[in-house]
Amino acid sequence: MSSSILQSSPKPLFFISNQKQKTFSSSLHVSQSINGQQFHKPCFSKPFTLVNKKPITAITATQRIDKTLASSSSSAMSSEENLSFPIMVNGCTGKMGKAVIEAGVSAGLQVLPASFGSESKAGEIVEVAGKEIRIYGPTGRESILTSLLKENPNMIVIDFTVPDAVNANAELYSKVGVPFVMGTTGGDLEMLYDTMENSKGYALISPQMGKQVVAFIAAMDIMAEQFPGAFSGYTLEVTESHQASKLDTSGTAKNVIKCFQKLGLSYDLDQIQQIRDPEQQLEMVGVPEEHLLLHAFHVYHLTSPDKTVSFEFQHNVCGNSTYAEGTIDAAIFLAKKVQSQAEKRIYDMGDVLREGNMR
Ligand SMILES: NC(=O)C1=CN([C@@H]2O[C@H](COP(=O)(O)OP(=O)(O)OC[C@H]3O[C@@H](n4cnc5c(N)ncnc54)[C@H](OP(=O)(O)O)[C@@H]3O)[C@@H](O)[C@H]2O)C=CC1
Ligand SMILES: O=C(O)C1=N[C@H](C(=O)O)C[C@H](O)C1
Repeated sequence: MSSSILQSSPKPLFFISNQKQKTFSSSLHVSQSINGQQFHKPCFSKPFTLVNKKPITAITATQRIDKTLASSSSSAMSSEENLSFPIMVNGCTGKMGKAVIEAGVSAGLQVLPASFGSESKAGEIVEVAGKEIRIYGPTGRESILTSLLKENPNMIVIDFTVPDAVNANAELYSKVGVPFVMGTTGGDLEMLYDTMENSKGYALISPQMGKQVVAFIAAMDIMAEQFPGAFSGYTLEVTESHQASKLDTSGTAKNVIKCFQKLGLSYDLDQIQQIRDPEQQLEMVGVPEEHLLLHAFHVYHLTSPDKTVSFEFQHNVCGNSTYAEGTIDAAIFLAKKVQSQAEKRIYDMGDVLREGNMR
């Protein structure tokens, strides 16, 4: 891989920084120098803990549906609104599942005490953000979900599991008829969209929940629509660095590449350079040591045919709070769509941003 791509850091033409979280940086570079990137302070989240293993025999949950939920459709929510509905977070022992539960609790949402997880943890009860949650393995999920939905008709499922589970989970949610937010990447996307189109349910699917990154992708998409072919002949190099435990190639990078392809660049997804080795991440990418276990750095480098012009775009995220917050905004957005009986379809984070449904 070309180390220069990730180390290069020309003077940014613009720079966005999430000051509140201090975990996100994004920049657009046009043909300039090569030096330091923008990094921020660590922001570790607490680990989940296993508690006793006795099973929860009945899953009950009180529901609170604020009247504003039923009455509003697409308007932005004011901070005065007290919106609450139950969420089932699948993959709750994972990095994202845990962060989403913490963000959901902070937003006043009710977390249901059940979660789909791996076979190895089936039957265990874990504590996440002070909530005891029972893990259900791959068997018997349909009946669990059906009874949860019966007891919690306004529930929303949030899925941050594993690439292998994406299609089966989406099929199950569609079959049972529960609205869901799918943040898990990977799987067969064509099949996923077919499933949803046939089932005519409510879903929000996005490989990227960070609002500023979503806005960046949307801007790329607008550029591609307005100036198709503008970068014909240019070459593209894409490098993405994530924690070593990440199972798949960045779903976000794949989305951004679609925009570049519309702009005329020819690029196969298998050319994406994945960096999972912590030593390379430290030395070549410049990931801060404290974020080796949880980061997402992406660089897209474009060069003109005669090599006299180059562009570099990057979005670097440390930690995962920006995704967790975006996910809760997505769940609130979807809950409002359901309550207002809006069109049943697959929404995405662009819809959330466009409607201003963010806290
Ligand atoms: N859309 C976005 O903005 C983002 C998307 N992601 C995506 O979310 C997904 C999860 O990421 P992350 O939390 O970092 O990953 P983790 O590996 O930390 O968590 C995965 C979770 O899925 C569980 N799991 C394993 N097998 C199954 C199964 N068969 N069914 C249901 N659950 C299962 C794991 O349980 P166990 O611990 O027992 O193995 C664990 O709880 C990835 O696809 C990642 O790319 C991540 C960040 C942002
Ligand atoms: O697994 C992760 O961590 C991330 N996954 C998403 C992706 O694959 O695009 C989003 C972000 O890169 C973090």
